[in-house]
Amino acid sequence: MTVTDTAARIARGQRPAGVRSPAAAPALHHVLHEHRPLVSVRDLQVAYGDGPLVLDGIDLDLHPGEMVALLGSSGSGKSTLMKALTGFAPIGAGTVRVGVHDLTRLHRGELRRVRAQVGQVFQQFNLVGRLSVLTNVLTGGLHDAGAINLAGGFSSSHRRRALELLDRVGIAHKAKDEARSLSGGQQQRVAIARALMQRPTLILADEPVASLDPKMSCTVLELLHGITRDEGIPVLVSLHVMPLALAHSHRIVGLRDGRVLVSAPTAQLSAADLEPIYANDHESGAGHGDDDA
Ligand SMILES: Nc1ncnc2c1ncn2[C@@H]1O[C@H](COP(=O)(O)OP(=O)(O)OP(=O)(O)O)[C@@H](O)[C@H]1O
Repeated sequence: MTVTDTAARIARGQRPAGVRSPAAAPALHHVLHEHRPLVSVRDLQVAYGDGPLVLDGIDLDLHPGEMVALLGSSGSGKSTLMKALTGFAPIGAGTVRVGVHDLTRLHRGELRRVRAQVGQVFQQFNLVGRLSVLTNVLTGGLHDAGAINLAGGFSSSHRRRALELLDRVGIAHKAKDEARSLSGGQQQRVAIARALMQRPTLILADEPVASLDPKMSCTVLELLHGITRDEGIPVLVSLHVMPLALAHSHRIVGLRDGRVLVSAPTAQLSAADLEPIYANDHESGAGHGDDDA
């Protein structure tokens, strides 16, 4: 069991393997130190221009080894919260700590370096369609200057890693194909491989399955879950379908009108507990997954 595994067990509220009684815990203080959340948001307020607050007093922690599902009606602030975690939202008050950095205090250059450590996955995949699948994955390592050799190509070690990642997401046989020739689910898996190419410390997935059929939605979420489990990388994933959140997360955070309404381990939640997130929401009709899950 690695330190990351151990931190993940602690994050899930489990006792680390080999620790039989609380008396043994002090010896693990270094591990507990690692148990500190990777992301810590406190009392976050965001407003666009002179508009109303779209996030109002948000607290959020993301620990190593946990996949957190973000639920909420359309306009509740999910994407804005994701943007705040990469310093792209107009933060009015509060703190957003990622690793040792408080994003609200960083200069642009420092912010760019933090962003390079955050792998992002979007609903529309954001691949370059006419480039090969392999090249799309390789672009995930572009922030690392060593990835490109003097001849203008990618180094062989980066190509090897990109192929390994494509293998991991089950799509290595498509490496030479144009990205635009792939199905939506395949493209999303390429996008995940590209995010992993960054060697991210955190993955943000903003509605990554909104364009996918139910079976492929599960495949993609299981893939993200496996990354959290095997490598300890925390994943924050926004979802519109409540059953998917209940099936594929360690914890659920529910937003309503820019505030946290629910925040609890998924194992302690039922669909009924999540209903208030969508109460009187006639616009999106989201959450239940009757039609789309
Ligand atoms: N760039 C912007 N300028 C002004 N208002 C914005 C901007 N981006 C988002 N908003 C507003 O902020 C609020 C929250 O939007 P946000 O996109 O974060 O919600 P969401 O929960 O992600 O919605 P959806 O599920 O529809 O994607 C909405 O009222 C939206 O209109």
